[in-house]
Amino acid sequence: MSRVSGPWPPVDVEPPAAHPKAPAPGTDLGVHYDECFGCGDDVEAGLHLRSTVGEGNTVHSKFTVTPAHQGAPGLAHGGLLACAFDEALGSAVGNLLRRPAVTGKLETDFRRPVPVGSTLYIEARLDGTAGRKIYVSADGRLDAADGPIAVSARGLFVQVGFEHFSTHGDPQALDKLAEANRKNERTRGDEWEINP
Ligand SMILES: CCCCCCCC/C=C\CCCCCCCC(=O)SCCNC(=O)CCNC(=O)[C@H](O)C(C)(C)COP(=O)(O)OP(=O)(O)OC[C@H]1O[C@@H](n2cnc3c(N)ncnc32)[C@H](O)[C@@H]1OP(=O)(O)O
Repeated sequence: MSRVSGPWPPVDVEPPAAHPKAPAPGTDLGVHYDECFGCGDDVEAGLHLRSTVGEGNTVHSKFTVTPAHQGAPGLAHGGLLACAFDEALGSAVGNLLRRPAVTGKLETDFRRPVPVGSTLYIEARLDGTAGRKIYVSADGRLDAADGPIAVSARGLFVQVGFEHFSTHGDPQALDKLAEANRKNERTRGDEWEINP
């Protein structure tokens, strides 16, 4: 089987156009939901991924592999690495395009083992949009922003309405999250909205 995937994006796309209210390069993005496995502070064994806006429709994320993330002894579990890319790519979509969207497809290439204790530096980028379809990709480098690529990913996010979350998710938790965000907006004086 070839390691080379087909052309990307796989369809004709519009170039990505960042939302006029997208956070500027250099902005730390913080946690979008405390109980998110990818970034939440309340999930002890979670990835605690942290992200910053980069130049040119990119988001830079970092996470450090702990013993809670092992598959083989001393090595990161591939599924949790895929989770880190889902989070990093989702953060690029949510923050730069400010469109509510969910992962439709996520492809990962695991190129090098990722040991416990190492830090993955992920650069996620918007590749283009086609209607509701948003194409993104990312590279994860070992222990430095210019380290060797350990994992690469490509993803398709699909824009959804808010009812996707209210119908299929937990309405009470959504209300709590919305209230917390309203408080933050008042504190920070901005109009920040959150894709759950
Ligand atoms: C107000 C905004 C404010 C922003 C502020 C930002 C704050 C911070 C932001 C954010 C951080 C977030 C970080 C989190 C990241 C984690 C994300 C996740 O893990 S999400 C959970 C996992 N994913 C699911 O659970 C989806 C489950 N799937 C579905 O619900 C549906 O299948 C869905 C919505 C994906 C599509 O269903 P349909 O009925 O709406 O639409 P159909 O017609 O099926 O698809 C639309 C188009 O997409 C293509 N498509 C869909 N899935 C595809 C696939 N797997 N492969 C190829 N194409 C696919 C289809 O072929 C179609 O294309 P054609 O329009 O016909 O050209």
